[in-house]
Amino acid sequence: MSPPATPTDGSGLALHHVGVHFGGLVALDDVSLRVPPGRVVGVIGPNGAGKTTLFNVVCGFVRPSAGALTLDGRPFRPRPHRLTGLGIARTLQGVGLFPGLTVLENVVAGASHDARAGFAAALFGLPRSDRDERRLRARALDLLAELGVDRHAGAAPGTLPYAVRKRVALARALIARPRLLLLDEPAGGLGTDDVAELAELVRALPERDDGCAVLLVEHHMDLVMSVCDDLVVLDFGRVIAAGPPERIRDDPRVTEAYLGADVPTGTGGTT
Ligand SMILES: Nc1ncnc2c1ncn2[C@@H]1O[C@H](COP(=O)(O)OP(=O)(O)OP(=O)(O)O)[C@@H](O)[C@H]1O
Repeated sequence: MSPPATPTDGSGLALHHVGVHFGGLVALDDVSLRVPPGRVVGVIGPNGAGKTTLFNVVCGFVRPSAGALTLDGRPFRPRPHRLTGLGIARTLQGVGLFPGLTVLENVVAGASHDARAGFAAALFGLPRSDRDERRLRARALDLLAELGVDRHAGAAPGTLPYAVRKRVALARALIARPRLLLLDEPAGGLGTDDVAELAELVRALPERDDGCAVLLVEHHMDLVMSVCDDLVVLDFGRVIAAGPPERIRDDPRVTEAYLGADVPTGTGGTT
């Protein structure tokens, strides 16, 4: 299925002329980009280009010193603890699972905002809370199965290989049925085969029943080139190129920014 054409109605997430200063250091300068519904948008750039800062702006960890964000055309001031309620989920570098919970419990925990039972119902153990719990556990198991790791549902995360834990973290993000998924270096620490499988999973995200858009901040060129509909290239905090991967691949400004690193055709390496 081909991706939908980029809408022009302001839907999805947009950054408008965003700037971030850390004291005298300009980490982001006049950065604008859009993540329309159903698209996978990648942000790449050499070390120190501003990728993590951009991710942190969208998550609400860093407040921009200039510019604005919008969600479906409306002003959007991200706060980390309110993202899920707005239909935005994220995975962070590493995995960040709760070590004291099983895999299944970790995934259920990702849906905390979604339980229909109110606080009082949960507190007093009313039946509706049980129904919610069963519903969430069933959905968590479905997601683990979809990601090929359901046999680990009862395991403690610390006993599992890193690639499996990454999938569990992805399931935990997806259980809230986000319309936008933020992925921070999902390929970090994975081997070549795991990255290829991850690429298939990411590529399929917009096409699922609960399909979501994806903003992907990533070093791994093979992954971004194979999964993204659009790329935004940062260098010294500025957007130096933006467009579909095939255009970015041939853009001399991008090659120059990477100082001759094997950017476009790397065979599984990272920058
Ligand atoms: N909290 C901070 N305080 C001061 N400077 C910061 C802070 N966070 C980032 N920076 C600086 O902002 C610039 C952009 O950093 P950022 O981590 O966003 O880049 P990056 O593209 O993610 O780099 P990498 O690929 O190495 O992770 C760098 O010069 C960095 O040193």
